[in-house]
Amino acid sequence: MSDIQISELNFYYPKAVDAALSSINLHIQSGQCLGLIGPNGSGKSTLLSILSGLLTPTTGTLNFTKNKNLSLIKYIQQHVALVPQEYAFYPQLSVSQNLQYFVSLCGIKPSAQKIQVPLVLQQCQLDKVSHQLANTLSGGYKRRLNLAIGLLKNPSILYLDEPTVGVDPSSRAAIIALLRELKKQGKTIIYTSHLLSEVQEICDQIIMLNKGQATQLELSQGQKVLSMAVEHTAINLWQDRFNALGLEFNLQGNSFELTLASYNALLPILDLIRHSPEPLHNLHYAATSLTQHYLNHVEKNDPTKH
Ligand SMILES: Nc1ncnc2c1ncn2[C@@H]1O[C@H](COP(=O)(O)OP(=O)(O)OP(=O)(O)O)[C@@H](O)[C@H]1O
Repeated sequence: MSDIQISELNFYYPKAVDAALSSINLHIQSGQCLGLIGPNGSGKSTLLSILSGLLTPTTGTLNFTKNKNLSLIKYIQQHVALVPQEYAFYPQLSVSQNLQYFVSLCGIKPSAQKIQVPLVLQQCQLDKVSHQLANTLSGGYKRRLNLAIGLLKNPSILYLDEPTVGVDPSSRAAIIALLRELKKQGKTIIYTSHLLSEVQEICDQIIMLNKGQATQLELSQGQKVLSMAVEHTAINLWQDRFNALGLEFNLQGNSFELTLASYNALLPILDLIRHSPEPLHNLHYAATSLTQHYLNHVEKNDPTKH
């Protein structure tokens, strides 16, 4: 079990003028799942490469809570696995042959190797296709094989770069169920995805990267949005009612949108609706979604939008 601590980390690719990552500070507790989101080119893969020891920070530090006798690289080799976005297996070998080959590179005892291959075949639901050549697998099974290879050394920390890209809904559900199971076993997971609903579903903490800078998204305290469409003839009445309660609103056509700090702020509005004789066309109340947070953040940092 290991926490991950990143302090004031900066990274520049050789000859690059702009930092790919700047002033990153992160603490990931062991057993937690961290979601890493952000637009293309925001630095997600670069951060995963640094966390995997493939790139060295230009400045700043990366630390794992670990046995002090073990060097950072040795620790990563033994306890960390990166499941890359690209398929990282031999297409002309079968699923079993791939797993047999990669388990031999894990640096674990032959007795443990014998246990790990059938275990990951079963965990990733690959038993049915174990004799099939990897290049003949469906997209969903290719993703599962990629993941299975990452699990062979029974890592305590797992990095997943877009693990469900290009898979059908049933394979996606199987992969998500497996990630939940791995989390239950106490594995620390860092997960990048463009599928925000998926990240929201399984992650304990979400970090948004934008142009190499990280922001933590506080979803549990997310604001709530009430939208309601009223009769055209009642627009002025509703404006007066909201003004009387000191509520700010956006009005588009006959639709009002109010951002509320909490559920309690909704109660006086419901009271108004109950006592109002004019019918409503539409009423919708929901937490601001991760997609909305994401778009707000990207837009706020996009100079072309100002
Ligand atoms: N090998 C490289 N050499 C120089 N610059 C690079 C290299 N790899 C990435 N970059 C640059 O570093 C920045 C971060 O890229 P990175 O691949 O980490 O983003 P990402 O968020 O993973 O993107 P995507 O969602 O498209 O995978 C980008 O500006 C990219 O152009």
